[in-house]
Amino acid sequence: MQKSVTATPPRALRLGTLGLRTRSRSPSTPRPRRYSFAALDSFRYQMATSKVQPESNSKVLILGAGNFGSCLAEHLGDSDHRVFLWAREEDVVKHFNSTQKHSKYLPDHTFSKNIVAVGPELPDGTFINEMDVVLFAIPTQFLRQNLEILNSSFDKGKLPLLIFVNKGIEIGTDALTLEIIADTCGVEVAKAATFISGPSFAKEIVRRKPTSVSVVSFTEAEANKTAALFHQPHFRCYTGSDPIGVELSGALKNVYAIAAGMSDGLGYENNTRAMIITRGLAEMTCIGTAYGASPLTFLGLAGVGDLFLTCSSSSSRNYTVGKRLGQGEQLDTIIETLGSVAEGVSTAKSVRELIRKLGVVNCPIAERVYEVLYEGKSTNTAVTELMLLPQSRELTLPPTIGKPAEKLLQRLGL
Ligand SMILES: NC(=O)C1=CN([C@@H]2O[C@H](COP(=O)(O)OP(=O)(O)OC[C@H]3O[C@@H](n4cnc5c(N)ncnc54)[C@H](O)[C@@H]3O)[C@@H](O)[C@H]2O)C=CC1
Ligand SMILES: O=C(CO)COP(=O)(O)O
Repeated sequence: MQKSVTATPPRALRLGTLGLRTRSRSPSTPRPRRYSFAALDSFRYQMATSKVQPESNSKVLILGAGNFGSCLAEHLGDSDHRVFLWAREEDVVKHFNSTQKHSKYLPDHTFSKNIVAVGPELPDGTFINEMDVVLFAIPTQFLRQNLEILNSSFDKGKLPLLIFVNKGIEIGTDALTLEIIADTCGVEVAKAATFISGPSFAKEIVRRKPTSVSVVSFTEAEANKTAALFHQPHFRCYTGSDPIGVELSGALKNVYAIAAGMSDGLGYENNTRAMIITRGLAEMTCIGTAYGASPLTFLGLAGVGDLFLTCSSSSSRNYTVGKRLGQGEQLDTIIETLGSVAEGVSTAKSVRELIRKLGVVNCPIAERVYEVLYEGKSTNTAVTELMLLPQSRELTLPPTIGKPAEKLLQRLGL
């Protein structure tokens, strides 16, 4: 017989080993700082700021009608929310509203009748203020320009639930999405923002294949609302409080997916791919730790979960870019014909900068991916160089912990 799962866990477990705050703690009691990674401390959680609890029949605006935006529109439309899917292409809007089909993504799929396409102009303030939820499914490199326009449309005292699903780091600034939001819309909006990340190919969600994701925010109530909005028997949401670690995980795994694809494209087999995944995870954790994220976050769905998924499937655009490079195609041709964004290509540039700024020395895979993408190094040479590296310890976390995260948290007043 199975044991009951309703028994109260020991106090230490209920509080968590990570310094979680209890509601009963008096303000004079010292905070239980058992864990030093800046971005993880849950006492930084903020009060809820968005206007409603979006349980059912919420009005949801999805910005970006690509693979993932369309898929999430379908997921929410399917759960009886009223979804407005913004596309910047007029023909996509017209085709969708006359056929309930998307002309570019999943063209054979009939989408939920609860979805209406809007665009090509960005919705105005009046429209946005009627929304309970605004979800951004816009590639990272284009997010800033859209937020700059949308900022004036947000009523800061009555924000909709704001959700971001992009997985990348901005070129030129090395900014995470949190910083892009803070720069364009202010720190209060950044603190309220929620991030969804994890192993979740769009087309599999539409086919209702069991899927799990991380849902994180500095504002606990906003993460809970987002999880409640998305949670379904085929779609599990696990909440958390390390948006910096989750963002880094989602962005970095794309770079290692390119490396895994290169290896497969060159004809290497399972051992090599497993090596890249595992050493990739070690590199991701080093970069994340140096940044100030919790190393534990990299062991979660957004970290190893998504790394494993994208490094081992040709459904991944990033893996596909790597594989085609390994087979000898040119990057320009691959990007022109891919038909969809591969965030790892731009993120590889930002990661290179970040590695330098953080002084992280042991990221040879990320360095080789950059050199193949941007310096004309052949994939064969990259692999040979990796195999000829001197022997080293398997795991060494960097000694300097947390500067960029501390700076960001200070800026957010957390
Ligand atoms: N496809 C997937 O399975 C998943 C994707 N993601 C992430 O979601 C984000 C979006 O990915 P996809 O929808 O798959 O990409 P996609 O390439 O299929 O679609 C991108 C969308 O962005 C729009 N867009 C392009 N330039 C724009 C601009 N300047 N301003 C506004 N919109 C613009 C395009 O019109 C298109 O609708 C990426 O960061 C990706 O890493 C996350 C999880 C899963
Ligand atoms: O992030 C993804 C699934 O979790 C999608 O990966 P690609 O962008 O490589 O297709």
